Order: sequence, then structure tokens, then C-alpha cells
Amino acid sequence: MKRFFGRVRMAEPKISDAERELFGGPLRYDRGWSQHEHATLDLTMRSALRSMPSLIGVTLRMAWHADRRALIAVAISEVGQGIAAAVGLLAVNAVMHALLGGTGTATERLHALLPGLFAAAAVAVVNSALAAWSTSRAGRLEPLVERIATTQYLAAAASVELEAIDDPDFRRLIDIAQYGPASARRMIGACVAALNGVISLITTASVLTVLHPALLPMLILIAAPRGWGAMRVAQERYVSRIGWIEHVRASRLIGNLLTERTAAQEVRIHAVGAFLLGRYRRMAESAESEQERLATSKALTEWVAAALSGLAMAATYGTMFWLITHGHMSLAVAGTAVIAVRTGSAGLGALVMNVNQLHEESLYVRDHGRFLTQAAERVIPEGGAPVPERIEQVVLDRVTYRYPDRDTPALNEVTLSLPMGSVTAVVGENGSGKSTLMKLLSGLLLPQEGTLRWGGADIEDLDRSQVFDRVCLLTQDFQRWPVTAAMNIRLGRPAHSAAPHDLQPSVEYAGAGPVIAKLPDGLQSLLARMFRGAIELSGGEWQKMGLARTHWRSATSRADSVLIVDEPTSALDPEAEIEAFDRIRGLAAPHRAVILVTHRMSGVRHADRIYVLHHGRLAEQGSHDELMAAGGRYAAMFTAQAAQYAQYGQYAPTGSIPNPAARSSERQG
Ligand SMILES: Nc1ncnc2c1ncn2[C@@H]1O[C@H](COP(=O)(O)OP(=O)(O)OP(=O)(O)O)[C@@H](O)[C@H]1O
Repeated sequence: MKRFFGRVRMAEPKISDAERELFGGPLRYDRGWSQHEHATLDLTMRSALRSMPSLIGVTLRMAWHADRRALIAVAISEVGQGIAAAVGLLAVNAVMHALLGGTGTATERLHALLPGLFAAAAVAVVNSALAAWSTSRAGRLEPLVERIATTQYLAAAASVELEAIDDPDFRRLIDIAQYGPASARRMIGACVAALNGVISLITTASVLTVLHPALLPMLILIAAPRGWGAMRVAQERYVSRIGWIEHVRASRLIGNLLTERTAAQEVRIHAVGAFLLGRYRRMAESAESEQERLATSKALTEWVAAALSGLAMAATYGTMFWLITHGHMSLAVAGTAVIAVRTGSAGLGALVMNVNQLHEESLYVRDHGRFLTQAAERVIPEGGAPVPERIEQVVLDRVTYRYPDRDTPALNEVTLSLPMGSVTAVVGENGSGKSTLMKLLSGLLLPQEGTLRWGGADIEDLDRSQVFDRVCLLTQDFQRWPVTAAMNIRLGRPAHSAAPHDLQPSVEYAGAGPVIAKLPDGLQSLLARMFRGAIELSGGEWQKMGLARTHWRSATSRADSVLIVDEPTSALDPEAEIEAFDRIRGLAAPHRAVILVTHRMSGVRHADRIYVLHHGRLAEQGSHDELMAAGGRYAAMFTAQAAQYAQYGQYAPTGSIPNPAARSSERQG
């Protein structure tokens, strides 16, 4: 009995040995799903009904916002269908009376039932027209609601602080909330179906009550077991889905690895393909056993529900037989009642399922709402003081920053200044805080302690969109947009329209001319491997495109700005690298400060000032000569790299790169 009527419990899925071998146990990289565990186990008829009004409210508000006329049309057509169902039953009742309760010859009785038959046929036509109208209007509402929810989701994700994106909890919420829009769409359909179910149930129940008051409780008795069965099956399916979600994701991960381009070489050369395929098969087998268990359980539950419903049906027909034989019900009424009971019980069963689906979908719609609320709390604030056209310098004063999930600060009391027209270099070992410093300088992160001033103004008081407007960013993992080569450059400042010839100086500046010349349609060639006819560039060619984009961004602004360059040349060959450093430093102009992060010491020696970071703190600072003379960390790093170059007898970092200060003004012209 407990098997059928006890609580649905979450069973720990049996993990296949393949999963244990590959991942050290079940993959648990998204615990966000388990937030639904409580809601799942509370997925009872009572809780489903309790949350109905607010769920319907949320969905209807979205639909109202999307297209109120379509929503009103759906409501009218659904109410109309309910009324049509009641009129149809009354017409059937009239037919039954004419057939079974009438007097006269058979022909006369047949003639008497014709009006009822015509009425029933007319009602059926009206009903189907209304159903078609409702379907078409709901079909319009569904994609609109999904689009609104998706737009809300994307806009919120794009407008939060970078710190929120780096926060694992928030990231998880972003991942979970992506299911909300599709659920909101499905909720429209479920809402319409539930509304239809409620209205037709009310009308059928009213007709049944008019026919005989004893019939209504009988109808509920017939439908209740089926409703329970549907609910139970849905609960079991949902609980299983949550329990197995990580397993399913692990299988998907293996599938992706076997098809991904980035893994293709090792999959073949290391024979990883056959190995992973074997593990995939073993993991699939354990998932299949869960599917089989669910199917068996579903069959048993539905069988019990059907048996109980059948018993209730037999009791109903028994009651009707008793009522007829004792003269409390006419044969004609009994005929109508049989039809009404069948329609009503099917409707009630469907209604329970719709309510259940509404509840299930609402879990995801609720996550979507939770995400929007939290995103609103973490959004980059709008407004603030305008950034003056001339700022002279950007200054960090004892700035500290610690990532949300870290104990130690990534940057600790760092003080430095970037005067306009200068080239500043930042060096340091891996993890010393260089990239974090760049994110702070660009306004992507805000200092937790200390101040960052653009000119005289604290960045906290400034309009951040204007700060972003003054920053040019060229990082090692810059975006490779899957669009045309021209658009890849133009996206440096997308609001600025550009004809191909406008982009030519940027192409030439970056030394990307030969890259573009190789492309089949020049600047109009699509750079996205996943599309037919598109071209893939090499890592170094992409970096030239990145440099062209940075130039385009710099060239389209005259106000004081900061150019941040983070390891821009890692994929370039030595000659191209020397040229690129030269070009980057050439971007330092009276109205631009260049800050350069790199491990290539040859690229920093001509910087006006060099800062050395160590474990998030400023360890040394000065010009190349000063730092070499000091014989500290910088000198050690430089000498080690110089020795390496000297060993191979080429590209020694001495004298290969011209001093930018002498050339910047002529380049900028
Ligand atoms: N998004 C993040 N969340 C948590 N910790 C981070 C994040 N980004 C960086 N860190 C940590 O902050 C510290 C500084 O990282 P940062 O990326 O600034 O170093 P880096 O000097 O640029 O390193 P590299 O030379 O390897 O690029 C490291 O300990 C790193 O693990």
C-alpha cells in the first residue's frame, strides 16, 4: 500500500562504474536543480491547488503584457466552449427524452428528436469553431510570452556587474533560469487547457446536478483515482529527473567531447574515442534501467487508478440502476447522465493533469523570476556624474579586491597611476593579479577598499557606461565573433557606422592586410567555422583581427581614454610580436594611456613605467633601467628570459623594439 500511497521519495541513483572512473563519482556541477527537491516532494494535490492562483496570475500578467487582445479572445472562446458543452448536453437530453420518454409511433418519435439532434450538431460546429479560435490565439500568445521571458533573461544577464557573473551561486542561477522562458510558454497552453477543463467541468457538473443531485459526487468518485494516478506518475517522473540530472549531464558531456572540434585531435590520436564510447555505453545502460523502473511503476500506478475508477463507475451505474428501478430517474435522464458522467470524468482527469503540469512548469518560471530579482539587485547602476573629456590620469590608491569565493585578495593595497600619453607595463608571475588589475582599471570590477579615480572623480560616482566608453580592451581571450571580418572589426564600437573603406586604416594598422587578402570575399567573409562557407583563422590571424578592432575603437574617440592590453601577442610569431608591440605602444597618444600586461619581457622594456606584481601586491616599480639596476624580481625575470633567447641565438630582447615615446605622436598624427 505504501508503495502506492506513501510519499514519493528521492532515491540516490545507482552510479555506473564508468561514471565513478571518469568523474570520481556522480557529477555534481549544478546543485541548482536540487532546490526543487522540497517543492517536488510537496507536489501534492493540495500544494498544487494552493499555488494555482499566483501561478495563473504570473502567466496571465505576462500574456496580458504580450497581447491583451489575444488573451481576451482566448478567454471568450474558452468560456464559449464551456457554455456550448452545457447546451450540447441539454440537446442530448432532449434527444434522449424524445427517443425514450416520448409517446407515439417510432416515426413520430424520430421526428420529435430531430430538433434536438440539429441543436447538438450546431453546438458541435460552434464548439469546434471556438476551439480553433482559441488554438490560434493561444498559438500567438505562446511565442510572445517566451520571447518576453527570454528577452528579460538575456537583458538581465547582460546588465549585471562582472562580479555577479564570477559568483558561482549567481552563475548557477543564470543556468537554471534559462529553462524559465520555455516553461512560461508551456504554461500558457496548460493554463488554457486548465481553464477549458474548469469551465466544462462546471457546466457538466451543473447539468448533472440538474439531472439528479446524487450524480455529482459519483462523478468525483470516478475521476479522483485517475487524478491521483496522473499526479503520482508525474511526481515519480519529476523526482527521478532530478535524481538523475547529473548523470544525464555526464552522458551528454561525453557525447559532446566525442563530437567537439577542440577535442577531435586527441580523440583520434590518443584513441580516446573508443575509450569514451565504451564508458558512454555503460552509463547509458544504468540510465536505461531507471527508465524501465519508471515505466513499470507508471504501468502499475495507472492500473491501480483505472481499477479504482472502474469500481467507482460500477457503483455509479449501480446507483443509476437503483434510481431507475425505483422510479427516481427516467430512462432518458439516465442516458444523458451516462454521457455526462463519461465526459465529466475524462475532463476532471485531464484537469488534474493540467494543474500538475502547471505546477511542474511553475518551478522553472519561479527560478526565472528569482533570477530577474537577483539580477536587478546586481545590475550595473545607471546614471552618475559624466566623465570629463580631459582626465589627465587614472589613479589607483591603495586598492584591494578579493573574489567572492576566495579567502585571500587578488589585489592588495595597490597604488599606481596611468598618465595620458604614457605606456605602463605590468608584469608578474601567473596568478599575481594582473588581469584583476585590468578589470578594475576598466570599471568592470569596483575596488572593495581604496579608491580608483578617473581624473579627480571616484569611479563609484561616475556614470559607468561613460567609463566603459573610454576603455579599449585587447585581451588574450578577446571575443572571436562569428560574423564577417568587417563586423569583427566594427564591433569595437558597434554604434559607429562603418563602410569597408573606413575600416581599411585599422586593417593596415594591425598588419591584417594579408589575412584579409586571403579571404574569399575580403572583409565581407564570414569568420565562423560552424557555418557553411565560413573561414576559420589561425590564432595569430585572429589576434591581428583583435588588434584591428582595438584600433577601430581607439580611432573613433577623441576623448581621454585608457587602452588595456592583456597578453595580446601570445599567438603571434616572434616577428609579428615585435611589430605588434610596436603598434600597440604607438597607440599611446596625448589623450590615451596604454597599459600593457605581458609575460614577454621584450615587450615591456621601453614602457615609461613598469609595475611588478607579486601575490597581489606591488613588489617593485620603475623604468626598465631602474629595475635592472635594483637587481630584484624584475631583473631576475628579464635576465632569465634574455638568457633563454640568447641560448637559441635569436630575437634577443635588446634593441629589437623602438621606443614608443619617440614614435607615438607621429603615428597618431
Ligand atoms: N573569476 C575569479 N574568481 C575567483 N578567483 C579568481 C577569478 N579570477 C582570478 N582569480 C584568482 O585571483 C588571483 C589573481 O588572478 P589574475 O587572473 O588576476 O592573475 P594574473 O596575474 O592575470 O595571472 P596570469 O598571468 O596567469 O594570467 C588568482 O589566484 C586567481 O586564481
